[in-house]
Amino acid sequence: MEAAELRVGFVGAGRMAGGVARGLLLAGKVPAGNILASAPSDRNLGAFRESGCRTTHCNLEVLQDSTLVFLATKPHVLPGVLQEIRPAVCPHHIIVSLAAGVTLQTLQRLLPAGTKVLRLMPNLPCVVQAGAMVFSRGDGAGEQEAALLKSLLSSCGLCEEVPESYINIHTGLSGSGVAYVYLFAEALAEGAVKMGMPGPLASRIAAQTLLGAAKMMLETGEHPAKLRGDVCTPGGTTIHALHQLEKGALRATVMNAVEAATNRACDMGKD
Ligand SMILES: NC(=O)C1=CN([C@@H]2O[C@H](COP(=O)(O)OP(=O)(O)OC[C@H]3O[C@@H](n4cnc5c(N)ncnc54)[C@H](O)[C@@H]3O)[C@@H](O)[C@H]2O)C=CC1
Ligand SMILES: O=C(O)[C@@H]1CCC=N1
Repeated sequence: MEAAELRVGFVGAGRMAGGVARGLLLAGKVPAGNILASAPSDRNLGAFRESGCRTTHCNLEVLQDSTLVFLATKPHVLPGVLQEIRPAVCPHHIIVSLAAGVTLQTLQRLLPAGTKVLRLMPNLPCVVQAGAMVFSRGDGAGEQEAALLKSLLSSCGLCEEVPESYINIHTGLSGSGVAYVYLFAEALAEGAVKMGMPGPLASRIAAQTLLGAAKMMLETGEHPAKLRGDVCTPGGTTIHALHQLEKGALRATVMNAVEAATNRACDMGKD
């Protein structure tokens, strides 16, 4: 099916649904008129309407209108939503869950047998088409559905198909990882404020520093330890700062954070 003919639905219209929809629209992958989003209240629907998308308070209407349906509610709400939409799910639907922790086994158990279902873990920078996403297919979804999802979501950033066992790890690394990076950015900027730089300038420079460092890592393909070494002049400023970070156990703390978020995603998936 041509993406331009595809009708795309969102059940749940919050930050992540908005991010994915924005990526699709910016890339011209799906016309705004082909997108329908549902939520119980108007709180989040305004942003969809402003982009030219259609909105409703009725989840079943999304199923009736769309072929590709993103389930973008919070994980604890999802079982109730699946129970509600189940009677309207047909063989032509492609159902994509964004919910952290919710396994393909649970999705398949709560949907009609044979449903084409995929489990996606995105991250918030989809909003600016710089997301990092991984997905896995359920038993009813084939190469065609995987290719369609990958092609559509490539407009939102990096998108890879992975074994399902990687999805909770990706949640700890990247889905949640965005928040760790913001914490680091905030700390960088506050350090500069402490030393006398105005806050707004320090924030802009912190963000550009993260962007530049990430771009070099992606474009050179070098290990971050090599790139870090390139910044260190013997006896210079950087090695004095890195010594402080090592004393604060930055690396172990970040590894613990990834582990904690991954374990939490696993716990959230237990029925
Ligand atoms: N925010 C993030 O950075 C990421 C979120 N996710 C996942 O995306 C999903 C959505 O998260 P957010 O967008 O952050 O949440 P959000 O709270 O911004 O959006 C949730 C949306 O679901 C709607 N909703 C609530 N009950 C509903 C119901 N019964 N039927 C239909 N819609 C209903 C809300 O009105 C809201 O529009 C979650 O499952 C989360 O695990 C995944 C990766 C990153
Ligand atoms: O905090 C959460 O549970 C969600 C999943 C990844 C990012 N936000």
